[in-house]
Amino acid sequence: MLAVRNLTKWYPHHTAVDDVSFLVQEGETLVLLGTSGCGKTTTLKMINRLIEPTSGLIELNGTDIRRQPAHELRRSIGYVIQETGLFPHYTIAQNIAVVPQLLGWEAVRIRRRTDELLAMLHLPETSLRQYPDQLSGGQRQRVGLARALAADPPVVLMDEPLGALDPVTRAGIRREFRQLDALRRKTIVMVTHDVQEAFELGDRICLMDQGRIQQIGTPKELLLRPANNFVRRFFDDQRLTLQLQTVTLQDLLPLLATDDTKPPPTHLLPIETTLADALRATTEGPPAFVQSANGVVSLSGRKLLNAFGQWLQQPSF
Ligand SMILES: Nc1ncnc2c1ncn2[C@@H]1O[C@H](COP(=O)(O)OP(=O)(O)OP(=O)(O)O)[C@@H](O)[C@H]1O
Repeated sequence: MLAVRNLTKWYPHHTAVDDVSFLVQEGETLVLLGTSGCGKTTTLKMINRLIEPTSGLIELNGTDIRRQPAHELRRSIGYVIQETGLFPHYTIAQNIAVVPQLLGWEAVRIRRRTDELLAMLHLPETSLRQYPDQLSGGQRQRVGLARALAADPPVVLMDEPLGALDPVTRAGIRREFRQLDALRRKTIVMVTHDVQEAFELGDRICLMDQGRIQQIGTPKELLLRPANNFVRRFFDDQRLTLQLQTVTLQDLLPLLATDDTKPPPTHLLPIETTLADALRATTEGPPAFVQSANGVVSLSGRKLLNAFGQWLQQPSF
């Protein structure tokens, strides 16, 4: 577990991070979200000691991170940044091998791990002999992630990892990242200013403004129970899209009538399907259903939107 306690960073005439505290559990992704200059990157860089805090404490599995030399700490924490930080004069294979080599791994082990990472991140074998500028932006970003994961660190920090990519590539890689088992097991702190990205990748979001945490919670909590006006306004532009991505069939189930039909099991949508995905399923595929405690519910766009309308009227909302 990663514990950040009362972290503060002062620069002359300016407080970049102001009394920030949070916990990140093993296997959890916490997204630091906020407008430019709110202190996200400074917070992240204090976790791997690229920046030293003015005050406060960071503990990794109960141990103060300052008890270890900074360069050793950094070998146990993966770090992915926007411009990938790949060494331009190293081949892709050499770039991926940087940390394993520092850790003294044998060549055979490095090779085996590199092959695993290539397969996992859908990178061609031929890329190993290429240099970063010979790859596409999306491929470079995958190599950046491969390098961060090479020595299988328990903690990974990501600073705008997809920031340099176009929106389509970005959405595709985001989907891939979400499905990677290797990432699901990691404790991840990710910086972004992209609300969509935060909602898709974050188990919890820490929304910051002017160095301070405005709210920390699940995407649903921030959207539906904003702690203050700043949080409410922050999501205003994209509120409907975010609601469609956040509300699940489970939320709507009490508002959907069951029917007598028995669907083939292949057409059953999991209960945690988001409203956006369920709507897509009703327009693109064969008739879709969901199982409730009382029976089976057939889904149509109109039925889903009606239930959503009622759900928004609920007092708890
Ligand atoms: N070395 C420094 N000296 C003085 N002020 C700094 C320094 N580094 C950062 N700051 C200031 O601290 C504040 C927080 O910076 P930080 O880079 O953490 O913001 P951010 O939320 O990551 O922004 P962005 O999304 O634009 O990268 C900003 O106002 C920035 O100007």
